[in-house]
Amino acid sequence: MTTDTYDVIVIGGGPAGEVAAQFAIAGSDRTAAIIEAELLGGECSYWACMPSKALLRPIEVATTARNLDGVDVADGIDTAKLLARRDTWTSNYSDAGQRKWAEGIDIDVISGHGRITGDKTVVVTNDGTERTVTARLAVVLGTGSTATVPGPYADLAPWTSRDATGIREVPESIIVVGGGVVACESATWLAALGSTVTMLVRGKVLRTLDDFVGEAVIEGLTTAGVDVRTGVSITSPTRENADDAGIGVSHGGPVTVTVDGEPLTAAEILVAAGRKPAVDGLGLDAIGIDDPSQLSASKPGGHDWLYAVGDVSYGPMLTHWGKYQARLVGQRISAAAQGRTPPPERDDVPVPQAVFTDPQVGSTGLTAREADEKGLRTTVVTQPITAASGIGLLRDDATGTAQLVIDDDDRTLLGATFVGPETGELIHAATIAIVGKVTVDDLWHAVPSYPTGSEIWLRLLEKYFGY
Ligand SMILES: Cc1cc2nc3c(=O)[nH]c(=O)nc-3n(C[C@H](O)[C@H](O)[C@H](O)COP(=O)(O)OP(=O)(O)OC[C@H]3O[C@@H](n4cnc5c(N)ncnc54)[C@H](O)[C@@H]3O)c2cc1C
Ligand SMILES: NC(=O)c1ccc[n+]([C@@H]2O[C@H](COP(=O)([O-])OP(=O)(O)OC[C@H]3O[C@@H](n4cnc5c(N)ncnc54)[C@H](O)[C@@H]3O)[C@@H](O)[C@H]2O)c1
Repeated sequence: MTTDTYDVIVIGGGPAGEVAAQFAIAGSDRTAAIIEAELLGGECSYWACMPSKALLRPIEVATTARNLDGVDVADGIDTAKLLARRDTWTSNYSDAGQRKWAEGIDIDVISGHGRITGDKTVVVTNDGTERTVTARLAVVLGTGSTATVPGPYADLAPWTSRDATGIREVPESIIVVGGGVVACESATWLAALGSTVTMLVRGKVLRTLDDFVGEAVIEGLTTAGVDVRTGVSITSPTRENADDAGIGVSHGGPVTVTVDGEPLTAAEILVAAGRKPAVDGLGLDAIGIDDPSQLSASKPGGHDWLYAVGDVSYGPMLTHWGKYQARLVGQRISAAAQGRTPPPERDDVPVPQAVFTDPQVGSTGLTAREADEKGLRTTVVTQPITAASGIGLLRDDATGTAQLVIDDDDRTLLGATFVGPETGELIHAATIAIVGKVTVDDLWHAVPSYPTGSEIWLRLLEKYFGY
């Protein structure tokens, strides 16, 4: 029998929504339902993090092997096997496993599109039928985000990130518009799959990080055969027979754009121009929220029963960040239900990110530029990433830079950025140091094992202390 009232209703079953539901009812007899319009697990599981990293890891290993004396690699990438690996990691685009997980922890999954119609009230539409569900305690929005396709590209049926991660037919050539993470990571696997890739970036590559990061990633992409053009003006995109024929297949005839006055033609175009919170059709106006960016605040629109987690909350669009928000929201809901104070929260938590390009990028906390813009007194220490022999041992062509941003006043770490092989794995140590407010004087006594990549910490601290 279906229940139409739950303690907690979550709209959107991506990683953030799932975790919010889980934490809101954990260890209790409270009830929860997740309303999901597509596949439980969200963008991350089927069209974003999982497929992209499933594609990138074998490419990284093949490139590493080609650059390791003692290994003989004849063929690099097997396209069919690589795409099959992607399909395995996306569970062949089936959410049966995720639904089983939800069932196992007593969360109901309601298929359909959720729309708020009043206080704690949601109407779910599915195949023309409507069902009203109400929440006793809370409604959590976890509807994620959708790719932005700027006006000039809208009529071209361009590829977006779903096509890039869900690639089935490798275009002979492709124009990638954008210089963010989606553009850089997608260009990496598109080139490895044999496409001729031209990246058109109107500003800088990975512009939110310090400049040395984008410069290193451009060098890596160029080595991989990608033509990266920065600071360009892109106008007049046109395409014959534009037709969105499905995810990851050709969307029509050749595409031509004008780049700084010169025409450029390719078989396909990928628009990777950012993402926007998925608020359309969510019914926010029904509860007096005219400006959806209010979802970044606690008690959006003054409603103490309403929460937003993940990409829809107008914050960093990263799975781990959305899941962190969701754990906190779940704890808050749980505490309110039991009439107790929720565990303490913090507003100074650094946002880490790993970019799976070649070279990889790991960053957390403040960049040097951000610290400067905040007017903080800092010391910025850099070292070549290969100053740690453990990194040099990973591959013969290892290059990159490590940087710490240190607060001159309290001698704690404000931020760290590591560029180089497998640096995504190095960054959590920096996150721990920032969250723990560990001083550089204490870090000096954190001895890294020899010869691991973590010795980069020692090289940076030696430089800081003048050795
Ligand atoms: C190509 C790509 C690669 C990425 N790689 C990484 C990575 O490596 N690491 C990382 O941390 N982040 C990565 N991201 C970002 C990451 O995918 C998002 O931050 C994450 O998916 C956000 O999770 P979410 O739960 O907020 O939303 P989503 O994962 O977008 O899920 C939202 C869910 O809500 C559903 N929904 C929306 N509206 C409604 C409605 N009205 N009713 C019912 N259901 C609804 C959707 O169908 C969807 O299932 C990547 C993004 C892209 C595009
Ligand atoms: N490894 C990871 O953690 C990972 C991987 C992929 C995506 N993500 C997340 O997904 C989100 C979306 O990524 P993204 O790369 O799409 O967005 P982004 O905002 O990082 O980059 C967008 C890029 O498009 C360009 N752009 C915007 N409008 C344009 C226009 N009209 N014409 C030409 N260029 C234009 C911008 O200058 C920028 O270079 C980000 O928040 C990112 O962190 C994370």
